Amino acid sequence: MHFQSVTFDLDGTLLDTIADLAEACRLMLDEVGAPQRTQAEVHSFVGKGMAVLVERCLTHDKAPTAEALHAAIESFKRHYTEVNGRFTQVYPGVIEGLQAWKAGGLKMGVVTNKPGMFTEALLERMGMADYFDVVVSGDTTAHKKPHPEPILHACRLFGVRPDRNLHIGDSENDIHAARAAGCPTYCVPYGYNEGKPVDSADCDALVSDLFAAHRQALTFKTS
Ligand SMILES: O=C(O)COP(=O)(O)O
Ligand SMILES: [Mg+2]
Repeated sequence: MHFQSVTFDLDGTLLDTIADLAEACRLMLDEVGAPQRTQAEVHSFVGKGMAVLVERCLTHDKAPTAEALHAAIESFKRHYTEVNGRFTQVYPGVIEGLQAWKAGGLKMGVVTNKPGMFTEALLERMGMADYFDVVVSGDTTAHKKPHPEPILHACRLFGVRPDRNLHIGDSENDIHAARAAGCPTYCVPYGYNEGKPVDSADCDALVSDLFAAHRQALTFKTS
């Protein structure tokens, strides 16, 4: 196996979190007295972290004021802390995939734009925390994906060169971050990509699930 470590995106790759995110948005919009959003709208708003999700929920003709956004973010934090994990589902192939990577002795990490206060609790609640050597959340480093810094941070903690780390995600934020970090990248087609399908041309492989990703990685060759 070419790879010495693998980093996974969280929302839309390991876990289907959309029902919890939509519920926290619903409670937040109700509390601040703003118009509701459908789950499909929330689905298209996820990807660039909590503040952008809340801002997109509030933006209709014009962007919210800084005060309104601040109050809405505080409300979202409170509600999401309560619902985080309640309706979340592990995608098919994830546990088999994680077991296969682990059996190969690779270092494993999560690199997510979700804030750390939610990431660690969710991984614990879903019984997945023990798989990961490193967790890099949206507020762990100064920049989030699509910036390369979170993936490079994980690689530094692993002690693995970025070209020997495989990043697997569901969105252009993952692809761009991995490319800029110098990591090969695979994509799953089933997650959230801010309202558009992922373009297989942009990643090294489009894989149906994380177990298929492991099989595909066994044959990875640098060109
Ligand atoms: O928090 C988000 O917006 C998306 O999180 P992700 O990076 O795990 O997909
Ligand atoms: Mg994602």
